[in-house]
Amino acid sequence: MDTLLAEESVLGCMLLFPEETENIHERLKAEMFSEAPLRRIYEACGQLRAEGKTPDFVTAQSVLGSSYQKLMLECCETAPSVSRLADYAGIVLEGWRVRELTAVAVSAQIEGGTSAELIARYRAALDRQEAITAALKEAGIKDFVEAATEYLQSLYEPDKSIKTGWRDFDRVVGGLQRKSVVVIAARPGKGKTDFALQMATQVALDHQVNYNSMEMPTDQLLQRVVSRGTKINSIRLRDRDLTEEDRAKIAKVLDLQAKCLKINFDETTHIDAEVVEGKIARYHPDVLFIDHLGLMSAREQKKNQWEEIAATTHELKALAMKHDLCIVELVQLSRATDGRRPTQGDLYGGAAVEQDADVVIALEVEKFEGFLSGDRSAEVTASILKNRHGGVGELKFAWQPQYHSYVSYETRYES
Ligand SMILES: Nc1ncnc2c1ncn2[C@@H]1O[C@H](COP(=O)(O)OP(=O)(O)OP(=O)(O)O)[C@@H](O)[C@H]1O
Repeated sequence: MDTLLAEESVLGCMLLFPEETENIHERLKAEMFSEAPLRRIYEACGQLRAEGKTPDFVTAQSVLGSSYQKLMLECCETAPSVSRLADYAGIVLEGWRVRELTAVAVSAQIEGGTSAELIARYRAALDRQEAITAALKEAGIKDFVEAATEYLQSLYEPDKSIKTGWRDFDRVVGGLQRKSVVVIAARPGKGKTDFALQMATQVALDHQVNYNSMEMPTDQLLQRVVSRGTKINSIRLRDRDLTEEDRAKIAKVLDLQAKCLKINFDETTHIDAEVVEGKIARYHPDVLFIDHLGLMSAREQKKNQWEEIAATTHELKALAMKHDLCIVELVQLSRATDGRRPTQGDLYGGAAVEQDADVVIALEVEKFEGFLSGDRSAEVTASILKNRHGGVGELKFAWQPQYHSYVSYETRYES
């Protein structure tokens, strides 16, 4: 990418995604842009921010006047991706460095001088560059005093973790922590989606949730939510084997859920971290579910699926950190766990998934005879295999797959 395009892309990101680009003024200065009109747009956005306003396309144009409209549109039309903002900023910075040093070389050629004088000129230019970049705070780096002050302040704020409504789970795991990745693992068909979907709807009572299912359409997810809410066997919902009384009950439950739940279902297939970042920018979720990780793609093509999962989970962890949300990934467990307790080594995607996760929960269902119906349930052991901020151990749930419902009923854990 050439420098001019990178400069336009930075400005395009700023105009299109003002909330996601707040920190850009800590990385770049107006003089680093090669052309005066681009510098002016950058300055105008900075000026608006200093006044406490959000510098989007409309507000920036109100400061700059209509003569800038064409150039601003051009910047937006570079189709910038906000997830690559740091890359664009890096190219702009590098372009500015090269231009400055080229200017020293050109003036030395015109004015002449000894080699010692030429070196002194270069030294002065490099010192000037260093002074400017040192004054710009490197994004993400905090000194100890700053970090300690922020931490102390946070102790006076209420607990910001996101509670799932399962009391024992919240006590052991601490709910869903922001900036973290939670992995829910099980063998195929062993209740990951039921567990995650129930967690998602419970969390959505108080928080914004985005549920991405790459293997099930929204109506099938809703069928599960309705089945749990009405205690109507999902087979009857599937077959439309319903009485008038059932339909009235369903309408009532759906009406209540539509009023209370802050949740978007998304059935887009073939998503990668860039698409996920677009969803975060659009819906601002507190918790984002990926059902399931093996169906996502990495941004860049990888040699095999294993590497692809490793890259994807790493990118998702970076998104959770950057956007202050919790990402819940559903992951398959290997066939080797049939008949024995799963371990972290059984995660599909291996060590990379395990390393990037803050919490790993493996679900194991006891064997049961025939189809479950009526009030029957299967015992599920949710083994907390990894818990970065607390103890590990086991939680017990009663699972009713006929109603897609989990009830927490026993806790055994070691701290
Ligand atoms: N009405 C029903 N009565 C009994 N069991 C049911 C009913 N509907 C679905 N099931 C069972 O519930 C389970 C659903 O599991 P779920 O989809 O949550 O698992 P999963 O781990 O997400 O699977 P995958 O990884 O294949 O998506 C399946 O085993 C299915 O056979």
